[in-house]
Amino acid sequence: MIRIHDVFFSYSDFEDDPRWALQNVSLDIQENEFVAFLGPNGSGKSSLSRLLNGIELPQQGSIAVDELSTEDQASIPSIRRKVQMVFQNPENQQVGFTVGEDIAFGLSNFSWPRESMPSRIQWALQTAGLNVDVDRLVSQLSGGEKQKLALAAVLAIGPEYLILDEATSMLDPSARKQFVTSLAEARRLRPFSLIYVTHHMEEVMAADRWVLFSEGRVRAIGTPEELWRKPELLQSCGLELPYLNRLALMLEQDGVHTGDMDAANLDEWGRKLCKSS
Ligand SMILES: Nc1ncnc2c1ncn2[C@@H]1O[C@H](COP(=O)(O)OP(=O)(O)OP(=O)(O)O)[C@@H](O)[C@H]1O
Repeated sequence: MIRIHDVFFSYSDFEDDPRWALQNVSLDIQENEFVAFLGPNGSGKSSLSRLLNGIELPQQGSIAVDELSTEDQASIPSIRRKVQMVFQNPENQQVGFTVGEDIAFGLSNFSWPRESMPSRIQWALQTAGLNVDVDRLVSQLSGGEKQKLALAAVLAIGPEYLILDEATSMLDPSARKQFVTSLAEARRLRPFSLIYVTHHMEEVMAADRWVLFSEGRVRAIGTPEELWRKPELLQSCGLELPYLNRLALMLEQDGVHTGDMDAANLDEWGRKLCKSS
């Protein structure tokens, strides 16, 4: 479990006048849980993500990953092994010349047995939905393909907690859907906690919980089913409901029963909504 307790964090050094990027944040992330961080630009989602594997440290409060404090320098290698991140800009994370070398680099860092690396690399590429040869030059990949490579590289390592910070920003809508499906499949094969930072609510309808951020504070925590029917709250957190959910709310206002959202099968739910109308 990741335990975030009463965290205050500021990028500024001015002790008398800190501009808090995060204030008063408390949250537990359970093993194998799928948690979505949602909120407008500058609301603190990325800052909290960076605190979770000790890239930054809180000025007040504490963060512990499976009881290991991020403030204990000796625990940082173990925390980094457990908590892997994929950022919005994949180029910051890519170190190999070829696709195969890039994934192998992370595996070597974590002492993966050399003889089983090729099959692991193939598995990771397939799971991340990146259909390219291992000898392909990283510099020749498109932005979306680089994002998939970044995902493949962290999946290969086998994280216990995976943080994706707007990691689908360069993907087209169908690749984005495929990415979400690939992740669900990877978690089915080998469960891990997923912390998914996004502005796209439709990508996280299947999350166990949403955490809504606004101005560095956690405004609400709940299941998607509990929170998506609160348009004023979502709007105040800079979020726009997906079309299907807006349609469902309009139908409900007209007295039509739309049933519970089926996050695992949104298309089917959409068909039911259309029939209800
Ligand atoms: N490197 C930095 N130095 C100084 N201030 C920063 C830095 N990074 C972020 N901030 C500030 O911290 C606050 C929280 O930013 P953060 O990046 O965590 O928000 P976010 O919710 O992830 O936004 P976005 O959706 O745009 O990525 C903002 O006020 C931002 O200006």
